[in-house]
Amino acid sequence: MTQLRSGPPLLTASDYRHNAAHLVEPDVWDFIEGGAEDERTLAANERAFDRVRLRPRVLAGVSDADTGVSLFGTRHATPIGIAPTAYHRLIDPEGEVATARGASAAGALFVVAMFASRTIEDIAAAVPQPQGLWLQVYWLQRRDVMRSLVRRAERAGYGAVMLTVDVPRMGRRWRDMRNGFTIGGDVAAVNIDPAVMAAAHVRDEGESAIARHTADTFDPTLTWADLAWLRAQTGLPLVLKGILTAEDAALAADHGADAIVVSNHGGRQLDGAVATLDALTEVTDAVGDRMPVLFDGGVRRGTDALAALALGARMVLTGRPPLWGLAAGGADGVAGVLRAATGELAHAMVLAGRPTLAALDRSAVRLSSLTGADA
Ligand SMILES: Cc1cc2nc3c(=O)[nH]c(=O)nc-3n(C[C@H](O)[C@H](O)[C@H](O)COP(=O)(O)O)c2cc1C
Ligand SMILES: CCCCCCC(=O)C(=O)O
Repeated sequence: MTQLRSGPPLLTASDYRHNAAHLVEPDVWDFIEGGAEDERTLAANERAFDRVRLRPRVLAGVSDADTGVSLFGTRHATPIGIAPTAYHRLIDPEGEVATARGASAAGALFVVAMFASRTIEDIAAAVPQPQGLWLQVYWLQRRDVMRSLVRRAERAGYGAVMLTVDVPRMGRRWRDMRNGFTIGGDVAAVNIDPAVMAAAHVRDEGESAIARHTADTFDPTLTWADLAWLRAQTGLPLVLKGILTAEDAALAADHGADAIVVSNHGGRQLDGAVATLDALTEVTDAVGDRMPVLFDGGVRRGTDALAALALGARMVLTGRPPLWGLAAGGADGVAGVLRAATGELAHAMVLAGRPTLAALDRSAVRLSSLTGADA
């Protein structure tokens, strides 16, 4: 729990959010909070959890819950990890180094973004177990830049590489466009050749500089066949983030992905895309035992995590809440927000009569409510 110098303790993700809102520059807050276009998918992600009802079992003799989970040979104390989010130094001077310390203190996976504002090596040096870090990458036109990042992550001891596949171009984010959002000050994507990054720092009225940057540097011609190239660059497990359909989940398995993340990028890409919770069961059904399925989008409470885990996710990731924690209290705030959610999950598992994550299956949730409007 994060105790501020004054004011009540922060107990929930929502407490952290309200606290952080006053501490972050307005244009950065819009960048964090915002989604694509009318933000319908952003809203749908959270709303989907309101339709879940849990099915507790009683007299199960459960006095405590074990939230531990293993993935790619690494044990994590919690199945609630940190999704990749760019530029943490917009929020805290220590940036991703503080986030990594917080994640490590909470025993959580931290997926470091390609557009991190601290080096891959500094982030690894901040934690006792760098295999609890993964590196996220986008597919750039400059494959040499991708190759060098992946190799650096491997040398620094990272546990996996995550390729984000839902950004052939950036979603239109009205908030960022109205703000002329630009990465400013001394914040930069320090792991990438500055020549590749120049456009992200040029402000233009009515434009998002990061959208312009992605249009200039990402490779939208990517197809499933290209994955073999990335596979060949590293011995690390390869995770694909941004899958929403059974068809693509099956293709990911066919093309040798080691895991996938059901994600709509936190509602920041295709507005109107399906809420991730509503996509989860079609994906887990399609994948079966072929590889682990992870999940992100709208997870704000331990019971949200419980629902996604019960519907087949091996792990859930959260994007915005750790940023709220970082703003509210640096590394302690990141650890605080993760511990809060993990504590809620453990509490709910006891009350639901499920002592381990393995004991969580579809019988723990009422599936019928997932298809009703507001059942
Ligand atoms: C401020 C911000 C920056 C993000 N940056 C990245 C990124 O660099 N790479 C990526 O794959 N996803 C990025 N995402 C998407 C997250 O990884 C994740 O999919 C999303 O935040 C999950 O939804 P949630 O915020 O509701 O938990 C970003 C999201 C936010 C809010
Ligand atoms: C020029 C940097 C692009 C950062 C992309 C971050 C991201 O994925 C997001 O959703 O925002």
